[in-house]
Amino acid sequence: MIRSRAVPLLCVVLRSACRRQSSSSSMAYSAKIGPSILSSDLSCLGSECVRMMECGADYLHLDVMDGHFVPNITFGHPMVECLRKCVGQDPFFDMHMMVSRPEQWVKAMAAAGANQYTFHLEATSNPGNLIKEIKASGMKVGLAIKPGTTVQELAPWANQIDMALVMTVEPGFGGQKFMEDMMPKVSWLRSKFPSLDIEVDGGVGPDTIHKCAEAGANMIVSGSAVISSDDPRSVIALLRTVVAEAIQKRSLDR
Ligand SMILES: O=C(CO)[C@@H](O)[C@H](O)COP(=O)(O)O
Ligand SMILES: [Fe+2]
Repeated sequence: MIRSRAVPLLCVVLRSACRRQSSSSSMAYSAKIGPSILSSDLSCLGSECVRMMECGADYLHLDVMDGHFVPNITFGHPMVECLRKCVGQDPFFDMHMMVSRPEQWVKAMAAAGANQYTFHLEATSNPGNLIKEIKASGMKVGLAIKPGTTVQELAPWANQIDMALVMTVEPGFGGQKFMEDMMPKVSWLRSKFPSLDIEVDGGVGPDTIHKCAEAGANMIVSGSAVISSDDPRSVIALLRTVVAEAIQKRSLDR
């Protein structure tokens, strides 16, 4: 009698364990925090990169602006080469390429030590070819969309890229206000592409991280909130905890 009741119970327990395992294995992504060094003292970029890694950053988000795609200028591959020499081989460089002709810099950025080349969908007429070129040069591929671009325009490329970047400000400047109305894009992407790395960038910090995490973002760029903090280590840890908890919750809900 006891045995016959215990068998179905055991089946239920095993089924739910299997479901948990399969859902966590299809959710290959994890919480990662990448400070944007745009808001730091640009005369000390090398030491700022080292400081961010020492404070627990998972990667570094480097904003390249050409004064044409966006109304601001930052730096190019010569600076990336210097930063790579300064920080060593380990830190992962996510290049946010806010440039009009992203095709032009692929080889130079790869040679300079970039790990991921994140270009804007709005900046190219041939995303498919550019994705192939980036992969051929040995870098991972990120694909970014500005606030005015729909996420459905990005979707056809989602299975060919490593990361989708949903901008939560108009690209060009650090320190802008987070656009919460971009969160439906993140939720939609997460529902259609459960294992894709999804990054948010712009106005993200302790006050806005919950919205990003709930929507399904797992790669978090944070500039001024981290750099201008007296305690960047705690801010990075807090951002990571909020995202990790949301990932855990999503995996249990499935
Ligand atoms: O790409 C950009 C701006 O165009 C960003 O990477 C910002 O630099 C992030 O800075 P905060 O908005 O977090 O201050
Ligand atoms: Fe950026």
